[in-house]
Amino acid sequence: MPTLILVRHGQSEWNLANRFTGWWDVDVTEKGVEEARAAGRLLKGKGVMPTLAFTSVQKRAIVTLHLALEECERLWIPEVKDWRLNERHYGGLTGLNKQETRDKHGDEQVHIWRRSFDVPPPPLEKGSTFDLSDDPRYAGIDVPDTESLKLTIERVLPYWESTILPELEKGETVIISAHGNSLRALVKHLSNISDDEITGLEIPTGQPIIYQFDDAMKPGERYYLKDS
Ligand SMILES: O=C(O)[C@@H](CO)OP(=O)(O)O
Repeated sequence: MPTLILVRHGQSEWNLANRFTGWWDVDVTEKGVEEARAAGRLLKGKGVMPTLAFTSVQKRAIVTLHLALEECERLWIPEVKDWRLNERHYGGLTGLNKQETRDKHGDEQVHIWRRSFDVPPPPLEKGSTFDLSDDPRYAGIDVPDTESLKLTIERVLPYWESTILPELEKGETVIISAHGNSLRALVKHLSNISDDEITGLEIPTGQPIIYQFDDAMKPGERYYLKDS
């Protein structure tokens, strides 16, 4: 049965510092390293062994993938990195402290920026500290200046359909190491969650989520591997 493993990166430096992160490339913390390793040990313990990996071009997801694969002795499997699996772009909020932003703009506004379905945060100014348009990993890509969850879905889903789903169909056990919002995009699609409800779904760091697909490639109920 084709199996999909989704894992959100382990705790990042800016998760810990409570800063809006988005496309900014922060590393995982010591706790994040341990979460990633624990995810790999769980995969091994449950006998869910990935044969193909996908991740973003952001180091917190890449490092998490590698640590998990190391623990389940699967560092050797093929891996594909693609910007379409990146975290949603946090626009002009990138780098700001979440609590200070609440103090300045109010809880409600910050909640809208963080969790509304289709309201993007204010755009990032061109040439500002967190502008990544000249980063070599994005050469030839029109780097967004902000993204809502809706806009994130619009780049994650075509990639899922064109590149990841066909590999599952071939029978691969696919692991995707990605981010809170790129994974929300996938879970929304796979579990058929409404625009309103998806914004309430929080995906914990380093906790493998499993979908098993039937012969018609219909995903079953999602579950946390730790609960199986
Ligand atoms: O800062 C971010 O990029 C994300 C994920 O950590 O935060 P939020 O919980 O607001 O989606």
